[in-house]
Amino acid sequence: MHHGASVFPPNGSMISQWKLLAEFSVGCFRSTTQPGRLRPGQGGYNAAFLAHSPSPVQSRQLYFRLLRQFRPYGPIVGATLLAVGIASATDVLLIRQLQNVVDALAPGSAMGGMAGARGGAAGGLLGMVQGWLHALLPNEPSKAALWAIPAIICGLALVRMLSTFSGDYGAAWLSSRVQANLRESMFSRVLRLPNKFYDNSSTGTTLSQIAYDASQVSQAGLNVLNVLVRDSVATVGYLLSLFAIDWQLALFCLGLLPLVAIIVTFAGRRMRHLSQSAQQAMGELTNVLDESISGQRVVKIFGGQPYEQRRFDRVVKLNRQLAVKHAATAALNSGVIMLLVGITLSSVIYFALLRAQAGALSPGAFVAFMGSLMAMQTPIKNLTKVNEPLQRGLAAAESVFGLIDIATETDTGTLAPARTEGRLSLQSVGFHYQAGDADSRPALHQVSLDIAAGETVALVGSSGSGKTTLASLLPRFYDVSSGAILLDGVDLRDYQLAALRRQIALVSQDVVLFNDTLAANIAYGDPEPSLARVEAAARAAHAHEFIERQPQGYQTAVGENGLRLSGGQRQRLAIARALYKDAPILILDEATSALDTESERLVQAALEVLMRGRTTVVIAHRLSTIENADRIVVLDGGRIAEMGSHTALLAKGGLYARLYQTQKSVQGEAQPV
Ligand SMILES: Nc1ncnc2c1ncn2[C@@H]1O[C@H](COP(=O)(O)OP(=O)(O)OP(=O)(O)O)[C@@H](O)[C@H]1O
Repeated sequence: MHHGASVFPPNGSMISQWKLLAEFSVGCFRSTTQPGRLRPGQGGYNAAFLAHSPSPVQSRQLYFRLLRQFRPYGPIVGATLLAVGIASATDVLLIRQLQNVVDALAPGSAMGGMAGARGGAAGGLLGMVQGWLHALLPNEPSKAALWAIPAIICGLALVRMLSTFSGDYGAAWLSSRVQANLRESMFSRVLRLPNKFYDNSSTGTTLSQIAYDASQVSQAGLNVLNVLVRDSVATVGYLLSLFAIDWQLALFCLGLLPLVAIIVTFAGRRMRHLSQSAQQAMGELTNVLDESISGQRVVKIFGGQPYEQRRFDRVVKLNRQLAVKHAATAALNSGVIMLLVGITLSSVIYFALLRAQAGALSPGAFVAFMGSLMAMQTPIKNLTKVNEPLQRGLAAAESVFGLIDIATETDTGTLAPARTEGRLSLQSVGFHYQAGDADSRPALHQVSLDIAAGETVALVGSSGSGKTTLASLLPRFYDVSSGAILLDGVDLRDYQLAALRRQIALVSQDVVLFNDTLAANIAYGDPEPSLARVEAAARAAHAHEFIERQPQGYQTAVGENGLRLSGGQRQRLAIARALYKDAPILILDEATSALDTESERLVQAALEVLMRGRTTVVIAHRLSTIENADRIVVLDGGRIAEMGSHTALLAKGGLYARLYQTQKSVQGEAQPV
C-alpha cells in the first residue's frame, strides 16, 4: 500500500505544489461530471471490461459481496484500518510541527524551555501532559525546549513507521488470503461445471479469471476501504488543522478552489482534444506505412510510388502541424496556470499578511498552514479518483462471482452401487446441444439401443453423425434432451454422478497426462494408489517395458515438456490407467491416426486385454479395427441407420458396406471415415 501524503515540508517549489493543487481540483471536477467512467486506454484487459461495466445497483451488490469476503477476518480488517488511520493522522501532526520549528527560529522567541516538558515542577503530571499537547498542537508561538520539537517529530515518525508497517502488512495478508479463498472456490467450481460451460468458453478466459481477476478483486476490495479510511482521515485532519490555525484564512482558501478548478478544466479539455487528434494522426501515419511496406510488390508493379509518397507527405505534415499546436497549447496552458497560481497564491499571501498584521498568524502558523494546504491535495485527489480502481475491481468481481455462480452439474441421484454389471439401455434418446432451441437439428434423434453386459458395440458413421455425442451421454457429460439411458435398468440420473462415473473408464485419442510420475498417472484418481496394481495394469497394457526403461522407472515424472513419449506409448499409458480403474464399462475413442505397425500391434493387444469382460462402446474411425466387435451400430445424421455384425452388415450392402468399400479403396486402409 502506498502512502500518498508527504510527511515533511512538501518538496518542490510552492508554485509547483500549487499547480498540483489546481490539477487535483480539476480531478474533483472531472470525476463529478463523469461519475463511474474510466478514461480510455487504461490497459487492454481492463478496457475490455469497460464495455459492460456493472450497473450502479449491481455495483453496490457486487461491492457488498466483495466486502463479505473479508468478514471472517473482521478483527484484522479493523486493526489494519486503524493502523492506516493512525498513519494518516501522524502525517497531519508532522506537518503541524512546522509551526513549532519556524516559530522557534523567529527572533525573540522564547527558547528557554517548555513549561510542561520541563517536568512536573510547575503543574505536576497534568502540567507536563498539557505542555506536550501544546507542543503537539501549537496555537501560539511555542515555548518548547529545543530538544522537545525534534523529540516530538521523532515520536511521530516512530508511530508512523509502526502504523504504516502494520497497515501494509495487514492489507497484504488480507488481500492474499481473500485472493486465495476466491481462487479456491473458483477452481472447485471449474472442476464441477457442466460440459456446456466448456463448449462456450475458452480455456484462456477461465485461466485469466482465476489467475488475474481474483487478485484484482481482492486488491480492489481492500484498496477502496483503505483509501476511504486513509484519505478521509488525512483530509479531515488537514482541514481541522487549517481551521485550527486560522479559520478565516481557511475559508478564504476553500473559496478560491472552485475558481481554479473551472479555469484549469477548460485548459485541460483543449489539451485532451489535441492529444486525441495527435493520436489519430499517428494512427494514419502507421497505416500508410503499413500498407505501402506490406504491399510493396503491388506498389512497384502498379507504379504507385508517387501516390504513396503524396499520401505519406500529407500525414507527415498533419503530424508536424499537430505536434506544434500541441506544444504551443501546452506552453500556453502552463503559462496560464502559472499566472493563475501566482494570482491565487498572492491573494492567499496577501490575506495571510493581513491576518499576521492583525496578530492572528505567527510565521510558524503561516508555514504550517501552507504546508497543510499543499499536503491536503494528495488525499483529496485519491478520494476523487477512488472510482477508477473501484470500477476495475468491480468488473473483475463480476467476472469472478459470475464464474462462482454458474450452476454445477446436476447431481440429484442417490444410488451409489460399488460396481454395476454394465448393462446399458438407450430408450428413444434425443439430444440437442442447444437446449431450448427446438428448431436446431438434434445431434441424436430417437436412438434406441440395448447393450448387454460385456458386449462390445462399435459406433460407426460419417463425421458429424453423432458417435462422440452418444458416447458423451453415458458418463452424463451431457444429459439426454428426451428419452432415457438406463444402466442395469436404472436411469443414469438416479445414480450419484461420482458413483456413475466410477463405472466407466475412458480411453480417448488425445491422451491427457498430468504433471506427475508415471505411476501417479496410471493410478490417477485413486486416493490410495497401489504400486503392485499399477505395475500389473502397466504389464497388461504392454507399457511395463518402456516404463522400466525410463530413468526412474514408474517414478519418472511426466514433466511439462520433459518425458518424450511416442503416440503409442501414451495410448498404452491411457489403457493402463483404464485397466487400473477396472470399471465395468469402457468407452473407447479410437485413434484417428495410424501408429506404426509395431506400436499398433502392442496397442491392439493392450486393448484386447482391456476390453475383456467389459461393456465396451467403441467410437470407431477406422473400420478395419472393429471387425471383431459383437455389434456394429451405424449412425447417420444422429439416427441409427443399421445395426449388426460386420459380416451381416457387409452382406446387407447398405451404408456400412459403402463406408467399408470407400475405406478399403483408400490405400493403407488408414483413412478415418
Ligand atoms: N459441443 C458442441 N456444441 C454444439 N454442437 C456440437 C457439439 N459437438 C458436436 N456438435 C454437433 O453435433 C453433431 C454430432 O457431432 P459428433 O461430434 O457427435 O459427431 P461424430 O460422429 O463423433 O463426428 P467425428 O467422427 O467427426 O468425431 C454434429 O453436427 C456436430 O456439429
